Amino acid sequence: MIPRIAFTPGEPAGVGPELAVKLACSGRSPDATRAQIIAIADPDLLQQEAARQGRALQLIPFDPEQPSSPTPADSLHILPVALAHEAHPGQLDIANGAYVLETLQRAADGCKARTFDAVVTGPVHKGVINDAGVAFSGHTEFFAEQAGVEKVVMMLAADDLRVALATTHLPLKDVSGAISADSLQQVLTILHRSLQNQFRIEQPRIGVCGLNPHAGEGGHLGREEIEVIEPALDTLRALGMHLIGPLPADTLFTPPQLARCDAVLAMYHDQGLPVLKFKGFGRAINITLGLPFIRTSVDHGTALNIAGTGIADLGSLNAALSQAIELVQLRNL
Ligand SMILES: NC(=O)c1ccc[n+]([C@@H]2O[C@H](COP(=O)([O-])OP(=O)(O)OC[C@H]3O[C@@H](n4cnc5c(N)ncnc54)[C@H](O)[C@@H]3O)[C@@H](O)[C@H]2O)c1
Ligand SMILES: N[C@H](C(=O)O)[C@H](O)COP(=O)(O)O
Repeated sequence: MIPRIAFTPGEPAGVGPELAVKLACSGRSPDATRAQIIAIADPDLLQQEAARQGRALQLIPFDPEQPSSPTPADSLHILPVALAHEAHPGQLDIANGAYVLETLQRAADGCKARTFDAVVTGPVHKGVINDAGVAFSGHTEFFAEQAGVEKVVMMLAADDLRVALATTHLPLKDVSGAISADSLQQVLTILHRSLQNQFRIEQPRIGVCGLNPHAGEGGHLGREEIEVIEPALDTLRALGMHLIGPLPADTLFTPPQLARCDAVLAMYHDQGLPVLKFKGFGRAINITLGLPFIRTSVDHGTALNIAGTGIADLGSLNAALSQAIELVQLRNL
């Protein structure tokens, strides 16, 4: 079976188009040569980028009625979506916000209809989509809404480190209020089941960070650990989950503690992701757990500062593609 992977290059003024062309024409990993990769993007945008790189790129119209076949070298299958305005590297244009959302919408629709086996996303610029008038906090939340699921979990992985988040894209001042015993139980249940079902870890060991410095220092530096986190963990332990903590984040993210864990649950974005990105930026992946379809992504953003220079690194996109293909294969076993 040849996996059909939808690929959204994301923000047209960022490094996404460059990565798409490199994926087709230069640095594709061996795994990706065994998949059908369907870019959901503006064909002219990709051809302009190919010309900039001095590459001959073939865009093969995607036909869902045809049996899946691997995308040949120097090619991408294409599901065309037109830009509103020509894109210029490094220059955001709110007129193209709707284009980005349309590419994600087509990917979500295709995954829900099982036309695609998975979606791999390139980086989007959350700010310009909001500036264009659409409330958007990230792919994670967008795909959850499209799939009609109340809760999903963002997890990033680099080498043997997996970091999941109890909360995702929200202001720091709102984090404490967003963490309840119920929400933690939902997040940990999704994480536990995904580690079992998608990553084939029979009895996952999950390390849980506290929210406050020193996990609240016995209530002297905050009470969320005592009032919310510990009761949630106790309830889940009674159901058989192997949960470690809550531990102070600066203790949990040390090698001896990490050796005891298959994954870490951080309470908020910048508690967990700096550690993960310090370890593996450029080869890490982002995966949404709890969706009815497979979605992986790059570990980086739009990199507007280097767009158009030709130096964007393909490592994380290749890793995200390989992970998506592996998850499709495991699902189909
Ligand atoms: N997957 C996603 O959609 C995603 C992920 C992270 C950030 N973002 C968004 O991207 C925008 C910019 O975020 P940022 O500037 O904080 O982070 P960024 O990842 O875009 O850039 C951080 C640094 O890493 C470099 N970099 C990023 N990707 C690279 C690559 N492939 N090769 C070489 N160097 C690379 C950049 O040049 C920059 O110096 C924000 O709007 C943010 O929300 C999107
Ligand atoms: N939180 C992610 C990161 O820092 O890499 C990033 O913003 C992407 O999130 P989505 O996959 O939800 O767009």
